[in-house]
Amino acid sequence: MAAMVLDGRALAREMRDDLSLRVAAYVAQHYHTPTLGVIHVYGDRSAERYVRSLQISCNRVGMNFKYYLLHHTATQRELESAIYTFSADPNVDGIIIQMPLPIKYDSAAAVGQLDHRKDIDGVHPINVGLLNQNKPSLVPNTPAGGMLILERYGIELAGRDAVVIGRSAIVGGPMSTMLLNAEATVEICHRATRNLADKVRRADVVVTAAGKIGLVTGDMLKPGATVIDFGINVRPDNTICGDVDYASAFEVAGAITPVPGGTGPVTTMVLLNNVLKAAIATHVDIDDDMAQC
Ligand SMILES: Nc1nc(=O)c2c([nH]1)NC[C@@H]1CN(c3ccc(C(=O)N[C@@H](CCC(=O)O)C(=O)O)cc3)C=[N+]21
Repeated sequence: MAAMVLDGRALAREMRDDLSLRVAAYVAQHYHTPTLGVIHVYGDRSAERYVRSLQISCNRVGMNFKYYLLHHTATQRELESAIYTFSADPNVDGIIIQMPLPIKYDSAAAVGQLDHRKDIDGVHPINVGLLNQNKPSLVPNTPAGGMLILERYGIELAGRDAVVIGRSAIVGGPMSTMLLNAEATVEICHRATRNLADKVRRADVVVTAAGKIGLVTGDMLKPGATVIDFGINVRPDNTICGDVDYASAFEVAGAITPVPGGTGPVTTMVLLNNVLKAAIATHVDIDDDMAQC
């Protein structure tokens, strides 16, 4: 039996058309163009590729893009000063710090310097806390995109057993919280987990966010399981693949996100939607009708 393909590209396209209209309406009303600020410590190949695609996506929906590139020799202080610059800039509405930061940086300290109203990655302690209280404000875009895909395809979560592999601050951690908020029973696996295959085999919903090619194979899945693959791995030949061995998983799963064309494109649209949301929150009265978005 073949799985249903959870088409992220189609969902992202709809989101982009809708967002473009709302951005145009916002610009016409406020004479300000919603602007994304990206802070990037040079080093990671996949992040570099992502920054380029973000710039293109911003322009397509009518937003501005500002880029702060730091050399890998930059100090923590220099990184935090870049974060401060964007936080204090009234023209920048939403900020992301490209993750993962090289290990020499204290990323929690860096994230703490963000203006939480511009924290469109939902990583500032205030936004993490609100999500944990099931009062989400700005939410991490990658897991929020995964949840939108699940919703769009009508996949039930309440009472289901979910396994999340990975516990990063921008993907695995918040995805576990969102699944829990949706009343799934959540098991979080990570690099110290033993018998991963046994845990995956029991799950109705399997989420991978580990950045490891071939981490989950079809024989590890419960037949009919839903698979959400957040892995975006760049192979040596520059092609992209997820954490899940798609060919074997496709034969066993009930539904699966492909890579590319699954969670990635939706991630970008949630991110840009968060930029508009942040722009509205800072430039518009709360009772304005655009605050609905
Ligand atoms: N603070 C922070 N927030 C992030 O959200 C973040 C980050 N740091 N660091 C880097 C990763 C990477 N990431 C991707 C999102 C979408 C695609 C995407 O749309 N990929 C296309 C393929 C694009 C291609 O072929 O190059 C797809 O999956 O179909 C890729 C990569 C977000 N990241």
